[in-house]
Amino acid sequence: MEPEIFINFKHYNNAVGTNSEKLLADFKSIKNQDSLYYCVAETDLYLQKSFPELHIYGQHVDSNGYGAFTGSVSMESLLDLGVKGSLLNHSEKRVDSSIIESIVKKSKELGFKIILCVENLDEAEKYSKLEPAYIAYEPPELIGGDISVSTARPEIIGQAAEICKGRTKLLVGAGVKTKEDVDTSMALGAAGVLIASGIIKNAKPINRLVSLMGNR
Ligand SMILES: O=C[C@H](O)COP(=O)(O)O
Repeated sequence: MEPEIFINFKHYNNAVGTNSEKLLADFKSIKNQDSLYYCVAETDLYLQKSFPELHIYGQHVDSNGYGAFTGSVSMESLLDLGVKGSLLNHSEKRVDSSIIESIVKKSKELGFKIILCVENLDEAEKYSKLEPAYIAYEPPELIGGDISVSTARPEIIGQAAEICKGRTKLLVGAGVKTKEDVDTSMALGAAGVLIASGIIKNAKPINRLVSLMGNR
């Protein structure tokens, strides 16, 4: 199975606004886009219209639809832009569990894909029962660091995969940088990875992404 690679642009200076557009233009040159997903800043989601061939996803959504909801990011508005999914409950943007439940329920009604981030196995157990499109397991202490989750906590990937089996697909993230990290995660039962700094903070993001994909 081909690994699904979700690249979180976060709010890095070189990945927001016109810089986000430049990165997407670079990434567009990769032929096989089937399993690549670009999670851009909310202000850049309109770029889905300029790059219809790319899977552009959000970094956060709210539970409300259209209406008097100042500052909201509704799934309805993203779908109207052509954006078909989003991260939710990232360690850097945590959400109350009652809100998570209502967003995941609604996402399934709308056909919108939620990548629900969790910080530990208890959360993986609790939230996988909601059957979001994906659970993304990331130990917070490894996020943005040099040691990958597949190096530091390989056993936990297998345990998370066991929890998600039959309910949802598992992504793993934190410190992912190499093809070996991706291969190890896949071998342990993940469907793919969630990666940010390993690509975005690299001097040549496209080269790093291509190398992460290997010959795929
Ligand atoms: O969303 C991505 C994760 O927080 C992982 O970040 P990182 O690849 O910089 O460790």
